[in-house]
Amino acid sequence: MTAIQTEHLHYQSGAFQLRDITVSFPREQMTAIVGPNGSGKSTLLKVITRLLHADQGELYVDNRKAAEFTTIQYARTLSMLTQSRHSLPDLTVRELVSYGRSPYKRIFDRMTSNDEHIVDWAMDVTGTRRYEQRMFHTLSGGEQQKARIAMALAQKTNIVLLDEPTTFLDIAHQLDVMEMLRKIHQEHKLTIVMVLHDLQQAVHYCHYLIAMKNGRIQTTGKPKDVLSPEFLKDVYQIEAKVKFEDEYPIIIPIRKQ
Ligand SMILES: Nc1ncnc2c1ncn2[C@@H]1O[C@H](COP(=O)(O)OP(=O)(O)OP(=O)(O)O)[C@@H](O)[C@H]1O
Repeated sequence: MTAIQTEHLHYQSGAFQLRDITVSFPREQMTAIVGPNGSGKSTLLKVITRLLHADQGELYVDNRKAAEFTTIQYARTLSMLTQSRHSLPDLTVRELVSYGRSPYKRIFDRMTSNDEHIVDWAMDVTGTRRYEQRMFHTLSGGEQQKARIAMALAQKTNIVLLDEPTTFLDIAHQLDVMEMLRKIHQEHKLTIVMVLHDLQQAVHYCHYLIAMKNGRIQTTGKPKDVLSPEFLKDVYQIEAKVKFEDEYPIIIPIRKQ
């Protein structure tokens, strides 16, 4: 069962192209998209969320052509956390998370008790409720990231896309966010797709791996099957050893002479 499927997608912007992207994202699984800087990971997420429009090819969500969804239907099916370098307006955490309810409301509609209940739930599962009245910009990077994830969850979609959810976080907060996502995934059976740069975390936490290079899909598969010295050479042009310790993947770069 697939949540998202693309067939021969092509997208061009300036000199960059997404080329012949045919790939499936398994339903109710955690999928990592990895690959070198500039390989097209964020662009692919944006095409999937319809922020960008492919020149050619087909995109299916829940086995239905994405183009057949209205904007509202799409926003109720799929939410996306963009990269955190984008600034957000001055809001309290609760106000920010409440924005996740927008696809269910017309302009000037008040929040219903059901909306408030969902906002409470999204803050509870992300551990952000204790600072719901704080201004978002006063939170630490890790707290901000959790609040942004809460906003995406408040959208109550079965598919959640996250673009680099752990970038700029220290190792403890990275692991905190990954554990939190794993728990949310297990409890709510969401389809989670993440762009990740930390390959070790991608392999450890995700059920499926999609590697991109130069605007193409280079490799897909079960993370532990995919990660190998050959994969690292092929995708990242690095020489490295791979081992597993207590099931956790470890990449050891080999120094160039
Ligand atoms: N708005 C834009 N205008 C022009 N070029 C862009 C724009 N956004 C992305 N690109 C280019 O498209 C290519 C792919 O970028 P993209 O952000 O999808 O890569 P990425 O794999 O997510 O990279 P990173 O890991 O560095 O975030 C890059 O060469 C980038 O410079």
